[in-house]
Amino acid sequence: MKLTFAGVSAGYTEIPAVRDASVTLADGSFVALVGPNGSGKSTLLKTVYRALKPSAGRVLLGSEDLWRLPRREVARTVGVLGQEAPGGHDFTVRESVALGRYPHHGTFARLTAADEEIVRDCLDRCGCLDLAARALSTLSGGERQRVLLARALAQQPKLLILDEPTNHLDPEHQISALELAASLGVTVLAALHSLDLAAQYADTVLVLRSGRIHRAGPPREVFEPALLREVFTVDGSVVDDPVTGAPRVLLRPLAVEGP
Ligand SMILES: Nc1ncnc2c1ncn2[C@@H]1O[C@H](COP(=O)(O)OP(=O)(O)OP(=O)(O)O)[C@@H](O)[C@H]1O
Repeated sequence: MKLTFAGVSAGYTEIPAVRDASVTLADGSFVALVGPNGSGKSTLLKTVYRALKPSAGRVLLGSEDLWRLPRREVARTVGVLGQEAPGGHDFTVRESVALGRYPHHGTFARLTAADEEIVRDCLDRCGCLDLAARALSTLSGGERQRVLLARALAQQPKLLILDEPTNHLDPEHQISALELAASLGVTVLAALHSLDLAAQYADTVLVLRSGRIHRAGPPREVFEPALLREVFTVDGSVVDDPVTGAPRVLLRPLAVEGP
């Protein structure tokens, strides 16, 4: 599913946290949204999963204005791993993941055997099968994050929005979560703090700075030393992974310029 931001501004006060964002994400692309703390990543994502209405501009799902589409149609199309827990903390893991099926049926419909199989498969792919009967409130941060991903996958979305999908995960699960997202073949928009993971998995990187899209392009081009210094206040460079050939980002403390 193609996603377009057309002059989008959004925020919480009269001063927008995101200003005049315009970019198109091609169908099937994996786009990493990066930027310093407070640069507007979560705010931009919220305009896609309808948690925050743009104060100006439009968000287009394909060619349709996402904010004019029926809520259920958006829920069927857009899968979200946000910062909030799905359902309540009283839900079991299986019930939380099953919530991902309801946009396809309605909240009060019984899940079919096919739905139950999709839920089981998503639990399995996210390494959550052995957690299925546990209450969500009893999980560790990383376990909970894997359940959130399983629920987003259970929606079988055409567009997957991931807000910091790896921040609680151990190295194995950071890699498996992003491998899984990349393998779906759907459009992925993921806010990531790790520039290294962004470089490895994204075909396009969007750099947000002070609420504006500062740069967009392939990781090798975007993560040049000058940008790393200017936007992230670190020294760094892109190298080729000797095993996979993927771009990797090495970061170092900013060297202090001599007098
Ligand atoms: N609910 C809110 N009410 C008021 N201001 C908010 C709210 N949420 C975020 N902001 C402000 O909006 C700006 C952008 O925040 P946002 O959460 O989009 O940044 P971010 O790039 O996702 O940051 P981080 O990397 O720290 O998660 C920040 O200045 C933040 O303080």
